[in-house]
Amino acid sequence: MNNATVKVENLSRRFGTRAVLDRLTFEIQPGEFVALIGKSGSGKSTLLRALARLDSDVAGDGHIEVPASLSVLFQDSRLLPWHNVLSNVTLGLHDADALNRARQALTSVGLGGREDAWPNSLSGGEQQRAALARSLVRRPRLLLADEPFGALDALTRLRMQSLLLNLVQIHRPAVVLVTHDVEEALLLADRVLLMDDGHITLDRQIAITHPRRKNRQAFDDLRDELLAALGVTELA
Ligand SMILES: Nc1ncnc2c1ncn2[C@@H]1O[C@H](COP(=O)(O)OP(=O)(O)OP(=O)(O)O)[C@@H](O)[C@H]1O
Repeated sequence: MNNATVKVENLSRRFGTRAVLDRLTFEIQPGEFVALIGKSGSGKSTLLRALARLDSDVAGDGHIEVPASLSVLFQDSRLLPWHNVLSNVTLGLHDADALNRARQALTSVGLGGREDAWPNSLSGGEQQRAALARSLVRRPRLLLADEPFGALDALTRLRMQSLLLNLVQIHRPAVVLVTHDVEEALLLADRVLLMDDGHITLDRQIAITHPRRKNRQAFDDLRDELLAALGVTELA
């Protein structure tokens, strides 16, 4: 039996006459971490929005199956400023255990003790950590993330990447991470999909064991392969 977490078949999305997604077909397995890379305008965010069911206009004879339990992380945290951190994390949850889980999730992202803080008193990195806690407390089978660390400084970004990887290894959702950053994709993902003009032009398993390190042969070879596929040749 096929128990894929995500099934996409023949998915197209047009804006006017232009097909931004063009008959995409792929599956994502339970617990698989997929990075979606591609040039600006290649359709990554459009695909993520379709998977998140935020776009009802994907159509034609296309078909998408995603689990009901999915969470979405964006580049900005989208915390509600009039709720404190804890209440942002528990928002919409009604089960008896939600408060406990939220406190645990906040501790696991390093925000234990900050439950009563207001979002605008947190740094950008802290806000993203709260957003990550809010996503994971729902125990999603699918985590969709669109450049979640894109607005963070380099050091915070590294910390967030390792936090995300640790948490994902514990909770094991399937993940789709849209990123511009080939190295981020290679540090985190089991599989990289490369989009070009609405098509998936490369579907690459990344078999390097964790913890992964830049400047190791296997890592650098894959980075060069992906950069070449993106049409980037490195500066000498
Ligand atoms: N609502 C819309 N109306 C018209 N065109 C759109 C709309 N949303 C996206 N597009 C177009 O679809 C194409 C793909 O956009 P998308 O945001 O998916 O690209 P992307 O790969 O995520 O790009 P980036 O890396 O720059 O974020 C772009 O050319 C964009 O202009």
